[in-house]
Amino acid sequence: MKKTNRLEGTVKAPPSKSYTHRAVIGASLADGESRIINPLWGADCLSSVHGCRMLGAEITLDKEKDEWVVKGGKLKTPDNIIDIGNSGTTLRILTSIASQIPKGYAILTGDDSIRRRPMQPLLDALKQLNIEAFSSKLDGTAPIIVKSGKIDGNVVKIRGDISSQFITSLMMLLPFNREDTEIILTSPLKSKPYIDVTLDILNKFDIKIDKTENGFLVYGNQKYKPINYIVEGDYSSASYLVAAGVLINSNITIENLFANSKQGDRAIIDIVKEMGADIKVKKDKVVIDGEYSLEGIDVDVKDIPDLVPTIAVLGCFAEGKTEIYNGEHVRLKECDRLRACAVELKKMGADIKEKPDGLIIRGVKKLKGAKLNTYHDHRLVMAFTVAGLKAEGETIIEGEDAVNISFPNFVDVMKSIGANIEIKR
Ligand SMILES: O=C(O)C1=C[C@@H](OP(=O)(O)O)[C@@H](O)[C@H](O)C1
Ligand SMILES: C=C(OP(=O)(O)O)C(=O)O
Repeated sequence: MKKTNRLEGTVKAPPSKSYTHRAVIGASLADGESRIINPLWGADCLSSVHGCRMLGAEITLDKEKDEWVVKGGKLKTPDNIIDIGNSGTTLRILTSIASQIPKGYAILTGDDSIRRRPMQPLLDALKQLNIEAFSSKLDGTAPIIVKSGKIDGNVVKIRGDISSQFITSLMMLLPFNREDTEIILTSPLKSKPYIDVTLDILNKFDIKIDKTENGFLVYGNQKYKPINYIVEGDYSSASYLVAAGVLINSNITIENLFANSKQGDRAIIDIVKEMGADIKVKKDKVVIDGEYSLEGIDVDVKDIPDLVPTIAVLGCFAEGKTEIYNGEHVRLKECDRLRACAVELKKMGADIKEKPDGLIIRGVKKLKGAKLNTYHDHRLVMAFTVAGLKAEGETIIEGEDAVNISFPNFVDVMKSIGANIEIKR
């Protein structure tokens, strides 16, 4: 890609990855037919479709109507291992759900990255509920073997600081317990807005969960009710459009972004505003019109880990210091994203230092084109693309196809507003 001086046009934010996962998995647990409208056709969500099918759901994908029809409620023992590719959300949620198959075992595994992601806190939690689930390598990572079993117990303790997906996973399992179950968090919760997203959609499935002083109370003996559900736009994906819009002279409208969304990554709007970009937020869209000069800020990323690469790129072009903190869990994603941002953006001339929990970036305003490694990580491809469009000269992003994970038409969308990107095969 090459430096781009102007972006113009109207685009639609892709559907939410987090909501699509939860909608298809919840629908697979509901006895009857559900429709998921405007789902994310990204590889991660298709991993959830695959996993749910292997566990017994009948799912029809209708490209023309842009909807998925799910007939759920009857779990079966998978007749093969379940390969969930690159999707942490799928692995974490389905590990718990797989315990409800009628007999035998389910084996969940995925790509090189997924087989390094932490699972032990979830496996330990399931053990407290008398569910047997273990790492085949006995090192707390996938492949994970889950034995069919009845949930037994009414308290489960789990740490909240490694991944909120463990808690989402328990929340989706525990309605099947005969008794009410209390989830007690033994360390402060990180990525909390993802739990709010879980509670929001579980409420649509008629699943009742209360907040307690130390965690949550999941009522027992509940049934998932089928739903017709329209998936809203994704703020994490939109963050690349927002960042490009505020860094480059633009007049762009990003549709399908709802101001009242529960997604934590809606924070991208407040972040760019605090940096000095006076963008306009409407009920269901965001308008970026003009050219802004940005100032560095401090950002607590405890609840917004997926925005880190975007914020790192914004910081490179801002005046003064941008400090990202409270992001230890950002190292546990598709790759160590703190290290990757520091190593790769330095190749473009960025002044960026890695700390145990974040990054310190001193704005240099000008970056130079470079060849960047993206470690098969979709968020790095998209954030580095934004950096490349603002940098002098040519930037080469390796492994561009990783965008299929969460934003399959990213390159086309960027090109449609004027981004100077060429795919070389
Ligand atoms: O539940 C979810 O949909 C997600 C939770 C977050 O992970 P952690 O809870 O592991 O931080 C986030 O990084 C991921 O992209 C999606
Ligand atoms: C970390 C991510 O997703 P997951 O945990 O589902 O792999 C992500 O999309 O940035």
